[in-house]
Amino acid sequence: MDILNIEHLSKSFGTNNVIDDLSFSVPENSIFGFIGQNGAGKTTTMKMVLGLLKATSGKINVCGEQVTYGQNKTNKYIGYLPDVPEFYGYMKPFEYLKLCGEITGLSENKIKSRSEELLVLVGLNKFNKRIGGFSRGMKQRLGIAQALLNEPRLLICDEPTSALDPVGRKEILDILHKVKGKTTVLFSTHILSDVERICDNIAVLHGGKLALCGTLSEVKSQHKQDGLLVEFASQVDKQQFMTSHSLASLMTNVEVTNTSIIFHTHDIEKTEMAVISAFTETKILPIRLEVLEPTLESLFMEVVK
Ligand SMILES: Nc1ncnc2c1ncn2[C@@H]1O[C@H](COP(=O)(O)OP(=O)(O)OP(=O)(O)O)[C@@H](O)[C@H]1O
Repeated sequence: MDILNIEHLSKSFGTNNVIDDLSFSVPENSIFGFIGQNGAGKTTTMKMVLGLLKATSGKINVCGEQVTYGQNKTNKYIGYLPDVPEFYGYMKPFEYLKLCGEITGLSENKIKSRSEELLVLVGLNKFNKRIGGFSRGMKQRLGIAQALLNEPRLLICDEPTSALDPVGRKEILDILHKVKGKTTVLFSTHILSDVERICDNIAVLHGGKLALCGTLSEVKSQHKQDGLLVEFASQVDKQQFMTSHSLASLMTNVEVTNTSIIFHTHDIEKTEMAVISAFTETKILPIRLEVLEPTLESLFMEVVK
């Protein structure tokens, strides 16, 4: 079952067409990476899912119920962590979760048990200090605990790792990975290594349109573009190798460094044959020859160029 379904969604701010006929679904129990450069429209899309922004056209369903702008009936299924979560700095983590639980109408017992469980999950159970003294990473972790308080079926996090150092990012990714199975996770990001670490499904937003969508492995195999790395002992060897006629048709999509060349290709066998002919023709042999698997980063660069 799909927990979130977006169909032909468009949003304009005046004449600025930010989201243009966007359609995709988020399968239940997945960790879904919503990827896009700054300004791609990720936050705008999430706000429409939360009913906080009015779509120009299109339809959004959460757990099978249609989202209506200005109404919050579908938000009972959603936990939301905004990109910059706000807290009362004078409160301690448990006090803050208690307040949030009271506002959502949870019973006293439920608030206590759930808060204790969540503070363990986010690693803040032994940190009984005021939130005002928290690092950014700790605030993000507390934000995740707050978003999970109501046991949502869908957790939406807006760039949860963007402002964090590698340790803080890993802590957040580990938490998101742990909640998988209990809650579907949708998080927006432009950090592709984070996506490769924990996501099973992705959507790439570019120019307001969906540029890539599917499981990570599907997307990689459908848009497969391998690289053939050829490294030489010296720059002179590399230059001479590059004069080979056998390489003529390959030179349109290459990355050249001091002593190496990467040929980007959709036909790795043809490229290998041409490169081997070039070795024979120039009588220059490499010190390294390696087929590089496509990364999400290389796919992303291909779709946004
Ligand atoms: N309320 C608004 N009024 C006018 N334009 C807006 C408004 N909100 C967003 N935009 C514009 O919509 C575009 C998409 O913004 P959005 O914040 O959704 O992008 P994003 O992908 O979340 O980017 P970032 O990673 O920088 O947060 C931007 O060009 C932004 O200037």
